[in-house]
Amino acid sequence: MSSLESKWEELADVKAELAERDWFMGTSGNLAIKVNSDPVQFLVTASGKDKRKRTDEDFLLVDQFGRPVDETCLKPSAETLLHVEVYKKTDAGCSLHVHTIDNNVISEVYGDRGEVQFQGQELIKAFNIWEEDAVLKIPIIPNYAHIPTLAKAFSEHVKGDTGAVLIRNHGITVWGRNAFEAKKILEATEFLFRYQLRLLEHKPFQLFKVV
Ligand SMILES: CSC[C@@H](O)[C@@H](O)C(=O)COP(=O)(O)O
Ligand SMILES: [Zn+2]
Repeated sequence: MSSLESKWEELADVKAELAERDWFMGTSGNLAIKVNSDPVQFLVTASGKDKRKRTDEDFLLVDQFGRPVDETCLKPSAETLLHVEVYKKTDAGCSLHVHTIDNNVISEVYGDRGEVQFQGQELIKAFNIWEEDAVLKIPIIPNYAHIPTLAKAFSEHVKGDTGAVLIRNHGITVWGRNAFEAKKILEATEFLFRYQLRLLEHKPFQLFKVV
């Protein structure tokens, strides 16, 4: 199996797992996996597809600018430029974007602060943060309709090989050194968001707690 084929299968498996969680409502979401580093080439989901289906036209190979490498009638994801920023600025191998109710509500509740913080939660360790009092900060950026503007705002928070950025009332984009790590971070953030929303039902004053 070529490297391209094995990366295709890896991304298709991640897509199937996220689909099982129902994280691709209304054709939302896009996924990418790096195939080559120099020059950067990555597989990205084709735009507008039902990402719950597994087909031969789910992904296409794009270059470091997000342009299709081969002639194709498929269109790269509308949000390909965000994935471009990840591979341009880091050594990440996989980036994932999903819209969920929980990540949208969290992004709205904490949007004016520009970030949501978590402390004292075991799952922070998914981000490789091991100190007991450490604070995990997830930035929240405005949902600019102009994708290059959105990508620029996103890029300001792309600083390491793993990370997560919320887009207000839109969704989350995460990345990791490989597909396993990106998925781990995505699952951990969704856990933290759901936990926080549940906590606010019982302890509404937690919203105003400054970590
Ligand atoms: C159909 S609403 C979602 C889109 O606007 C977009 O945010 C999204 O996540 C999927 O776009 P796509 O171009 O299929 O990658
Ligand atoms: Zn989206």
